[in-house]
Amino acid sequence: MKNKEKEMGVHNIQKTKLDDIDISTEYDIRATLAEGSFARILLVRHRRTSTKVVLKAIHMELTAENEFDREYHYSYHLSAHPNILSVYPVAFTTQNCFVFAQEYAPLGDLSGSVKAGGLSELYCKRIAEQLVSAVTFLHSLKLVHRDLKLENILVFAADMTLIKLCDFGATVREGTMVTKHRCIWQPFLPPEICELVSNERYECKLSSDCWQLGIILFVCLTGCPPWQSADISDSDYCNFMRWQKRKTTKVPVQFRPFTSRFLRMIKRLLERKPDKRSSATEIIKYLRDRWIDRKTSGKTSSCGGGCASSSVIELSRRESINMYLYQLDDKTHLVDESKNRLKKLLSGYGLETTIDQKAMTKRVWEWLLQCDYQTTAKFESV
Ligand SMILES: Nc1ncnc2c1ncn2[C@@H]1O[C@H](COP(=O)(O)OP(=O)(O)OP(=O)(O)O)[C@@H](O)[C@H]1O
Repeated sequence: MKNKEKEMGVHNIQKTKLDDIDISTEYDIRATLAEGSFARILLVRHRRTSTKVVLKAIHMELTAENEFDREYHYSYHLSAHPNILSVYPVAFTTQNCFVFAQEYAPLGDLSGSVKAGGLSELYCKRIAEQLVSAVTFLHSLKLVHRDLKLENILVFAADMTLIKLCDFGATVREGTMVTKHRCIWQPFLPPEICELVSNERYECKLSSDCWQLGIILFVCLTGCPPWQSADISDSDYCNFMRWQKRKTTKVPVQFRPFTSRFLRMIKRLLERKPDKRSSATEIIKYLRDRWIDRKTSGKTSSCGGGCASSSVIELSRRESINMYLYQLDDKTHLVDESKNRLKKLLSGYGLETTIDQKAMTKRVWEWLLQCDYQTTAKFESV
């Protein structure tokens, strides 16, 4: 099939015919893997075939049918790619949920693997290469993922030789007018989206995914994001911007462990103007270069560490992560109502809610704070 036809096919979202089934007669529910604000991820065994699969159950009261159709359509059509989660031709409704089946990722998502101080350079490059492949595939079909973050990258091998992108709930065709996605991960948002007022509509661009790829690589290498928010009220972001615009030659402290080649790549991915930002494929050009500078990584860690002169800046970064934790606490009430409805629904199946996604996220961030005290011995081993 020619590219153009392929592209048209993927945008032709069909209404999915959904039979209503009783989940517990067909599936044996083994565990709740995660619970977001809108969906629950269940590990189940299909009774008839004895196959282990994952069901994503999206609450009907919180998601319109056409939104479910879009997520399922894209998830299913994109899953032919080796670095995109496989989704099966199984979709149905239960009492109050839209459900579809997908393959099980035994090692969970990447946020569980990226520990304080980050992953080794080798692992980060493996992740980069596979992510670029998945995102380039999406972009070749003129689709924008819009929610690239560690939680949406599933791990199939502990040495990162196989990772897969998931969650196409926010995916739309390039150029679609949208409002800001209900994403709590402010550090991953590009500046053009950060600066929008609530409910302001904007035109979706592929370049927002490229920004998020840059942030993901930074978090994988260091264990924490470069700033809390890409706007001028954030001093870490301001320092970066001043350096990027050549108003200072001082490399921002969180970028000091990197080589000039990596800095060149990340500067272009984190370009403020979306139209000037580099494409995902450009990352490939840098995969053979060294990313961590052995000389500087020992002296200063992007997450703090030994450099006394940077302690003031590090303190402000710590504060910004603390602020983020505070915001998480503060936002909990926003999702409470939807969560309660979800709980009510799930209790209909005799399921109790045991995983609190927000509490888990908060724990991860609290733990990331510890990286301020970590040295970067791991860099030596690359
Ligand atoms: N197939 C899978 N195998 C193992 N774990 C999974 C799978 N799918 C999802 N998960 C886990 O569930 C989490 C949430 O999944 P997903 O992003 O699809 O749900 P969501 O409700 O759209 O999330 P969000 O809160 O971002 O809207 C993932 O971050 C991952 O930890």
